[in-house]
Amino acid sequence: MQTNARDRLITALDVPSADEALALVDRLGDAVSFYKIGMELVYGGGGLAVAERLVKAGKKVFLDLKLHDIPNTVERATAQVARLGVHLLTVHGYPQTMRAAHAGRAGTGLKLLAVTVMTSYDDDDLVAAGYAEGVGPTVRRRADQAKDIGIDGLIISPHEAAALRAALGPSMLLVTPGVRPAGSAVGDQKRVMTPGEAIRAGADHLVVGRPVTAASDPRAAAEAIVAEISANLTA
Ligand SMILES: O=c1ccn([C@@H]2O[C@H](COP(=O)(O)O)[C@@H](O)[C@H]2O)c(=O)[nH]1
Repeated sequence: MQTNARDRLITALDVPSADEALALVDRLGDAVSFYKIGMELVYGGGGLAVAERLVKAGKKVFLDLKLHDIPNTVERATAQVARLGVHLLTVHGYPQTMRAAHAGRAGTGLKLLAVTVMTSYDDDDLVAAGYAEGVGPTVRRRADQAKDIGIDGLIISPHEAAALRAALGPSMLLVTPGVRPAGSAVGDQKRVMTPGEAIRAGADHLVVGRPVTAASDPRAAAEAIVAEISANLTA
């Protein structure tokens, strides 16, 4: 996976329409090379067409659909996503789901990311959802299972990045939402770090939405994050 500073920032295009997405992409220009398209834009209408358009324009695209269903449905849906030519797709980090997605993308260039524990969750949220182990052990269990199945990467918070990098080695892609430049509103995220901290912890890609998309100058906000990434990359 590409590792220059600009390609390490994945900007979440969390807007409700294709028109707004394309206007934002236009505004961001060459400051952003990698976009994430998620549920809001897909369900709002036009998200998949925007994804294909961005791919044709030479941008990298991460489709954040967080697939989770019976194996037959996940396998067939993953095969359809692979036809779009996007680079990354999320599935939930359950073994049955990950195995099905792995089969569905066979023979394609699509890379799969397993969602371990959402970055809006802390230990109490996991207990409330019926998982008593807490964030650290749950992330680790799902990460190990993902690696065994042949999944390419993980959605984790920056807090888990250093331990997982040490445990899983350099080839597992570590992609971290829950990134906030110093002074930015944390909002509904619970396990957050700054861009520099996340990079130093070993993240390959940082997913950033509102700190860019809600900024008065989104391009300047993206450029500042890329500069912070660059300053924290080791040679
Ligand atoms: O655990 C997860 C998985 C996905 N996300 C997605 O990342 C972005 C983060 O947006 P911000 O505005 O920077 O909070 C958003 O699209 C989420 O759906 C995540 O945050 N955590």
